[in-house]
Amino acid sequence: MDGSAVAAARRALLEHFRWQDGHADMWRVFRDPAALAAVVGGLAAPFRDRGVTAVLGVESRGFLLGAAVAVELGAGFVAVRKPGALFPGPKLTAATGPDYRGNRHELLLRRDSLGPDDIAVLVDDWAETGSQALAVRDLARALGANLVGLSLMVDQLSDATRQLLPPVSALVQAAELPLTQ
Ligand SMILES: O=P(O)(O)OC[C@H]1O[C@H](OP(=O)(O)OP(=O)(O)O)[C@H](O)[C@@H]1O
Repeated sequence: MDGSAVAAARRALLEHFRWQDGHADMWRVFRDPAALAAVVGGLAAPFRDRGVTAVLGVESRGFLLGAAVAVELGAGFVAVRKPGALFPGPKLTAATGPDYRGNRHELLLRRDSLGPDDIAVLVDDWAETGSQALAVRDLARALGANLVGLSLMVDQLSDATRQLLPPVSALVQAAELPLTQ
């Protein structure tokens, strides 16, 4: 793994991270071209040369990051959608547990988007309860794909939840972020 790429991504994230209106503001890093490139490179680094064929991303920030990481890895991008948007074709659905807001919802995956030949990675900006990541794990498994890991900007998962998931790589742990709001 290219440790320097991960280190540069960590620096970019920590430099641009702010709290805004009581919430983590992840958007600043997207606005800075160098920071965005560093973060995308750092998310891709642990999975280079792993034969990844598909990067999965959950709507909406997972779409942005996942597609960029897919380009870095020479893989395709697979959208995991939330209900309510047009998403043609036969689909699998998985119910999530309560997420960090206490909401439960369904995630949708097209049946033709993954198969047993796929080596897949889930990319997201943040995981807290892991509710969405666990549902994606189930969806990928149901289609026979090999979900080899998660690549996150921020890991706030409990140890118990992390053990239920494929190996998690993260640029930072949530506890490393500045506490000031
Ligand atoms: O670990 P969990 O508790 O499941 O939460 C993690 C999810 O929540 C956030 O997305 P959100 O649903 O807020 O959508 P967004 O990307 O549009 O902000 C984040 O991008 C993850 O997908």
